[in-house]
Amino acid sequence: MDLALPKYYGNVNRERPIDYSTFDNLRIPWNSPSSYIVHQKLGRGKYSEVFLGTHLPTNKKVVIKLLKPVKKKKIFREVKILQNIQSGPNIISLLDMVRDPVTKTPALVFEYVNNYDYKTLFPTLSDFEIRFYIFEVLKALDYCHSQGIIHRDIKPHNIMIDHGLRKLRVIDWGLAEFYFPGREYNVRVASRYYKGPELLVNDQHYNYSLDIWSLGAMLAAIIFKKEPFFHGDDNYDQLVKIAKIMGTANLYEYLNKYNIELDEEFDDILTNHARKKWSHFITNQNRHLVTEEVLDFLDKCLVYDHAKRVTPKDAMNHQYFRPVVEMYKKIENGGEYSRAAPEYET
Ligand SMILES: Brc1nc2nc[nH]c2c(Br)c1Br
Repeated sequence: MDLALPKYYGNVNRERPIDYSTFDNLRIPWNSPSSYIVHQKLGRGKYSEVFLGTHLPTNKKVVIKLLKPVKKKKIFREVKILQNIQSGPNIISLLDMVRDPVTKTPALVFEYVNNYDYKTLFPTLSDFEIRFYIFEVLKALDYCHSQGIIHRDIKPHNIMIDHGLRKLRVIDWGLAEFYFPGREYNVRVASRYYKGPELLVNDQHYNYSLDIWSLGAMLAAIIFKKEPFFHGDDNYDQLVKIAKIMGTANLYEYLNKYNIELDEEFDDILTNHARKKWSHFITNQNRHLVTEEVLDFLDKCLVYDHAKRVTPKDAMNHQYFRPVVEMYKKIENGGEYSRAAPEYET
């Protein structure tokens, strides 16, 4: 039983009134969908279909997420969590909740983001732009964790980026959950390539740090131009692919620390591997993105033992993000017109 509390925010949900984290009898004032028209489909997931829409009274573009028939509890959880974190940085805005009077199909209406597909955008990003966008995701993660919530599905598809506006939003809080110390969580969350080792070895005592593994897996794919970075064929092979890169020594150290027994399915496929050096993945196409700082940061995210991973709050103070922090300081002091010390006539 993993009794260690996460470094930050372990008790936020217990320090709040119980209704902050309860949602089973949430009363949702469903509005009529009549003020929206639906245009083309933007995406489809296991639990929803997403369309571009127009809010007629304002003629503004919106995104309409039609929820596939799932347990009401899951819809209530997503809505409750979205409502709890609405004021946070880079959190997608929930504008409305509508339900078709005939089909009773519920839909969530979100702010529109002119998203640049990551498969095309990411390979074009400069070193600074990658640091900038990862920093923006860290802001959203530190915020949701500070509100007692784990996202549990961090991956490129859930990071909307309007590159023209340098605007980033974390979307799809449908798998997000409230964190309570000692609680056992479902390991069937996140998307395969971004699943933390804790999910793959069935360690149900995980916490906020799951999101940092997923972010690390995403960052490794971006800087090494290898998408996905850990490319498993199934949930067992996913751990094998991680072990082939991270080595097996630290995996067994993690398993022993928490007394986790591997599923017998691993007996024949999980053989011993030495940890690969990051230099193994450097090519002429990605060399300019692979700096000592990013490798040091990756080493702090991609740790088998979730208790040892860097937190989003501490990550934002990492050397790798120094240029981003400096940029924000310049903007705070009035941007390029910053009032530097007045040049006295010499
Ligand atoms: Br929410 C949301 N979900 C989406 N799925 C595909 N594109 C999407 C956009 Br843009 C937003 Br905003």
